[in-house]
Amino acid sequence: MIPCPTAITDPFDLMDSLQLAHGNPTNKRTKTKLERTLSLPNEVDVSQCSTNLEYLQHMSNHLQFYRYLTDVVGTDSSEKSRKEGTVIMDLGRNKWTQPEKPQSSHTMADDRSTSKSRKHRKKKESLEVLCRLTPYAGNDPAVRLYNETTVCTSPPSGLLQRSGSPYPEALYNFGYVFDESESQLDVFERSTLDMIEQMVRGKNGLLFTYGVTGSGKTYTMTGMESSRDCGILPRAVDALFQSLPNQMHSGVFVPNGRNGFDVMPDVPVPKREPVLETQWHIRGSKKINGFNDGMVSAVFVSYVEIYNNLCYDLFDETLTDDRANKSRELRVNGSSVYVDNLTEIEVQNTDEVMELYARAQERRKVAETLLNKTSSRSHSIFNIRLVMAPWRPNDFYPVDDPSQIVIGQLSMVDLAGSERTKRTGNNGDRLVEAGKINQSLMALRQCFERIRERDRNNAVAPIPYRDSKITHLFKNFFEGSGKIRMIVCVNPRPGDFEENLNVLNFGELSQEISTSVAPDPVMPKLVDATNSQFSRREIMNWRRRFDELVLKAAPQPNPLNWQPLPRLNYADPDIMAEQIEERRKAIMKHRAERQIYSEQLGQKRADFHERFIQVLCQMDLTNNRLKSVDDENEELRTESSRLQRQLQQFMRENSALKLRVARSEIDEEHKLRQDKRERQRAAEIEEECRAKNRKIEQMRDLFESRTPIGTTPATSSEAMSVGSVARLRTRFVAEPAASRGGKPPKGPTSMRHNRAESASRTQKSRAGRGSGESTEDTSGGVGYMNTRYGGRRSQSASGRILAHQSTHCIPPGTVMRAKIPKGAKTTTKPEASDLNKSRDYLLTHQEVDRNGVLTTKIVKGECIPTAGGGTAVLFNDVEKHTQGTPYRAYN
Ligand SMILES: Nc1ncnc2c1ncn2[C@@H]1O[C@H](COP(=O)(O)OP(=O)(O)OP(=O)(O)O)[C@@H](O)[C@H]1O
Repeated sequence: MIPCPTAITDPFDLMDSLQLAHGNPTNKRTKTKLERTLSLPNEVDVSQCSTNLEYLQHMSNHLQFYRYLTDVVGTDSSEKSRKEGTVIMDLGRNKWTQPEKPQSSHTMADDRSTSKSRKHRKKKESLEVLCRLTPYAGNDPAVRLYNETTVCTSPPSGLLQRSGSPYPEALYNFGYVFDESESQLDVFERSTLDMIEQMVRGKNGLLFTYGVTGSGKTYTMTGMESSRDCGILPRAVDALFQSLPNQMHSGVFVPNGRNGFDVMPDVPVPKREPVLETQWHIRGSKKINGFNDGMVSAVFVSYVEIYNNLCYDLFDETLTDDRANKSRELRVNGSSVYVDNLTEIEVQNTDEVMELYARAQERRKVAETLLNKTSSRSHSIFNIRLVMAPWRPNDFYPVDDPSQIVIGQLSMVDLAGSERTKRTGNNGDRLVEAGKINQSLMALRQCFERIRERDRNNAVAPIPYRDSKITHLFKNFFEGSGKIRMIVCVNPRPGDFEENLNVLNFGELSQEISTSVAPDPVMPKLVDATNSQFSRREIMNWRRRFDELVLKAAPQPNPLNWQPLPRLNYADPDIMAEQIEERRKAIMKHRAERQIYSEQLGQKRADFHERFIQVLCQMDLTNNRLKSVDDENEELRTESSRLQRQLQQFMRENSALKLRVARSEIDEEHKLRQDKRERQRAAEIEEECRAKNRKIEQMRDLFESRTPIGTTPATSSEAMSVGSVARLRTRFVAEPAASRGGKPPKGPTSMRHNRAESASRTQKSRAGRGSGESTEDTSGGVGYMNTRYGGRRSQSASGRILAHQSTHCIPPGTVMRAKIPKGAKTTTKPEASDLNKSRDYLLTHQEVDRNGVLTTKIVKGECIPTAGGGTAVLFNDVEKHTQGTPYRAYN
């Protein structure tokens, strides 16, 4: 956006007019004229101007408007009346706009009344603790991410507690847990960005890192130099500078030595305007919007070291390694504690801060230990103080009233790590340092413990803040003068496990501490008329650019060298006449020269106009481009952070899935092993069964005397058993035959079921069916019809027998043959009508095995008519004739 000058021939006026305020309500005439002019139809949409010529045309319209304004408000050259009216040209939007009304409307009186009522209901907030896990390359992390807010400890195998029992797995909860997938930017945004927002609103914040040595505290707080790896501190500074639109030149605000600031009256802007833009580019650096536009500000930094429980000023150029007599005392001013005589340096941009920081870092006590190559041997506190004050009416200069100054502070503390001497192997100075570090950390723990107790029991117990410099310095924070946040850093290596347990316990318990929420600072009353569409930063940049332009186009010294004419000699009229003639000639010459000079001047003015218009056009174009680039950037940034979040989510899900897969693989393996065992067991049982079956088969063979003809039992006991079983069988078979009046068989035979036996069984079965009693097959063979079919037996069927034989039936060479009754119909392909007409059915079936043994089976059945009009065959007997050689085994 470009401001409108009151007279375009004077670039300095143009610059001055940048600061003019619009809308003096008392000057009604001016206001009405302006408003009417603002609605003049001279607005052309810049985006539609395709050529430079169109731009020039468009801009000349605006220049006419300038002239008009010069008539309306700029004719009065007095400073006061010129400052009564301002018109703002928004070239980005190509509109003449009226500045908006000031946003801040609440007054000090309002604030006082609200602060009074606030006193009665002090809100409390808990100390927020975040946890960050250092990347660990090993396979046995002793601490790992459980979920977004929880870590889980896995004790290293073999590690025992003092009691002798192994450490249990445990979960620790925090506000948020960063794992290795989360970048420095993520950590900054989650842990610090809101604290900077608080700072620009005049509030205080304390952020500190806590953990075992080598757990990544310094990496988190400071990081590396690269844009990707830089830590919280440079990002915080960068975000702050990006968010300050009205930063003052240095020397306006000065520290007063009592932890406060004064305003120096009318400090001129230095000839060489400080460069506000920074070269230190942090990718993805954030800008905090909403800074109070009615305030001007200045940024001060200081850097304190607490080494062996003594405070040192790290910005003190004379600080050397031995630190003799260089320690600073802590002073108390009201409720705040500060380091006496601390160097506070006013800074203009991130580059400057990082330069100072790097130089001070060289003075900080850092040493190599077994656990960390660059181990911090001291606690360091980097303070950023933002000093703000409302500006004077129509002037970018703070009001000279210390009571209107608002200070926001952010302290970033990199605590030295706790360490166990037996692990670090420290001695000498390192040992003393370690002792002091552990002592001060213990003091911090004790203070927290006391505060927790006090909160729990609602008691007013003294807190030992003074036991250590670090707790004493931040006493006011613990008493509720600002937000406190702690980042617990944890290195998951197994060697740190026991120390990490202490850290995690302390971190988790610290969340129970609650401090009073700091009241909002009493904001000064802002001067309404000073509201501007432009920030001081923008104005400073334009001023510099116009300076360059004006220096180039600065008018040359007046080339007309007017020599004073000699005095007229009134005494002598002749001489006087000559003198008059000379004067006339000189005046004529001078007029001619003046004419030439005026023409030259006119030409230069025209040139200047043209260049000025070009510059405006260029600025307009650049502005538009910048705006669209800004928009694109913003979109990309939003998209990128969305993708980052998505990626993190995926990574978390991925690790959770990996865990689940690992667990199910273990389960699966377990099941497979169990399955294998069961299969083995089943195979064993099957084998046992088979052995038993073989035995049963042997027993059955013995029982049925299957000893082949011509073979003799191998042993006498076998012979005896064969004999006795054969006897038993003869008796068993003979008895029922005798009881039926039949003849007992003559002895063991290869034909297991002879025709007579089968006939008797058939008769018996029929008799049984006829009498309705159930009949049992004592020989265990098949051949008894199910009694259910008895009633359905075909009565109409004739007594014919249907003998069904295969086409290629081999005549059996057996002595005993199956007797097919006379009148039986022999067929190779029985028809349904054949079956219908038959009472019995005989099927002859032959098989020859590998040994050449021919078995002829005659399967017998009854033909039973079915309900559907067909015929079913109910098989009830089989006769088997086997013919083998004496040398081969046969069944
Ligand atoms: N998140 C991380 N990503 C990559 N490297 C890391 C990370 N955290 C720590 N490191 C590396 O681990 C090493 C030790 O870290 P650092 O010096 O920050 O530990 P520390 O906690 O400050 O130790 P001490 O208390 O001894 O000063 C450094 O080389 C650092 O670069």
